[in-house]
Amino acid sequence: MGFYPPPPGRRAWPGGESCSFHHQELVARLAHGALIREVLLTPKPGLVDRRNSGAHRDMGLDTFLTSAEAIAPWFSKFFLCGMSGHRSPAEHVLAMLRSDGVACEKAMFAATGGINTHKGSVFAFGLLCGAVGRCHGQGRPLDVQTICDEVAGICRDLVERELDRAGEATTAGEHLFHQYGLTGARGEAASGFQTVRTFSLPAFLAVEAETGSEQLALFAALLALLASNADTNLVARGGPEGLLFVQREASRLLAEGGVHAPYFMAKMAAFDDALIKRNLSPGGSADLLAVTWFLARLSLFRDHNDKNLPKEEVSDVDA
Ligand SMILES: CC(C)(COP(=O)(O)OP(=O)(O)OC[C@H]1O[C@@H](n2cnc3c(N)ncnc32)[C@H](O[C@H]2O[C@H](COP(=O)(O)OP(=O)(O)OP(=O)(O)O)[C@@H](O)[C@H]2O)[C@@H]1O)[C@@H](O)C(=O)NCCC(=O)NCCS
Ligand SMILES: Nc1ncnc2[nH]cnc12
Repeated sequence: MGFYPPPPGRRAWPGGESCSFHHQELVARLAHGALIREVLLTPKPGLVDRRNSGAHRDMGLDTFLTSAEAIAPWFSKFFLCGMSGHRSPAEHVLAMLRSDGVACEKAMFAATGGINTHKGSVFAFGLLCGAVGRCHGQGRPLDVQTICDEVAGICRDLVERELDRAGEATTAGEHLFHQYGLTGARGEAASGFQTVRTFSLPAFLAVEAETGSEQLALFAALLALLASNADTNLVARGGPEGLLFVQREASRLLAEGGVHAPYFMAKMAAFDDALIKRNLSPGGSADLLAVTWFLARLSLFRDHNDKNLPKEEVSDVDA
């Protein structure tokens, strides 16, 4: 499994020299590692990466790395919140997670000077880390199906309660639901990350098994998401036509062989240029790419049994 050295000028995760972790620390490392792998994957169409800032004028690679450091400490809080509430009914957990989530969003905005880098990721990983804590507290298996079903349980009726109601829309997601019926990050969570489980996770696992390359597996997952995810960011920026353009382009690349196509990286760079030209940024799919990697690596957490992890396994999780 591939891993990255800490980005230039940044130290590895604090405490990286020690190898024994409490469970909440390991979940936090997985979530942090997922955010770093997502932003470093390059080239990503319309998104911030090592090549450019995509269709963004207000944020770059450093903004995301700073943001990831600012929100990372909250991942273990989400885990502990889920674990402490493991006897409560699932539908009570979201309110408990949300108070940490709002504080985490504030930490993100404080670190980025008010720029929205990871709002969707805070929501997704707040739920995932909370669900892992809750299942761990209940002594249940920590596999993809169990964790995703738990997220769906925590978010039961979230769309009906928060989107499908009268009253003024205040956020992008709420506006887009009223206008187009898109359920965005809430709908994806309430489905138990169905788009990830149906499209990007199988693509990731198949390509990693085939090639042994985590990079190629991440590209395969990203393409699967761009072709299938109803990303509210794309609709907010370019209307339904914007979403359709991205889905068609990604489907065409997949039909040409996807990551195995000749000149694949050049085609992804051209895709990037095309989205920048149209001011399109699939931020929601970027979040789900990080979710895909996290779910694919859950076994790292499952296999953890409180004994010292060999150093190389730790650096696999750290980025
Ligand atoms: C439930 C919330 C997410 C409510 O937020 P909102 O009502 O805005 O919901 P959505 O619009 O549906 O989604 C918000 C973000 O989620 C990402 N997203 C979009 N579509 C999907 C999808 N289909 N599946 C999964 N995730 C999706 C996306 O986030 C990413 O993009 C943002 C960066 O892109 P950018 O274009 O720059 O966005 P803007 O800054 O808005 O545009 P510009 O101004 O630059 O033009 C970045 O957020 C990425 O993460 C959507 O933006 C949630 O916010 C909420 O309720 N929070 C409260 C606290 C909480 O609950 N915390 C978690 C505890 S469980
Ligand atoms: N790499 C990225 N670029 C733009 N928006 C994002 N949201 C999450 N990751 C992102």
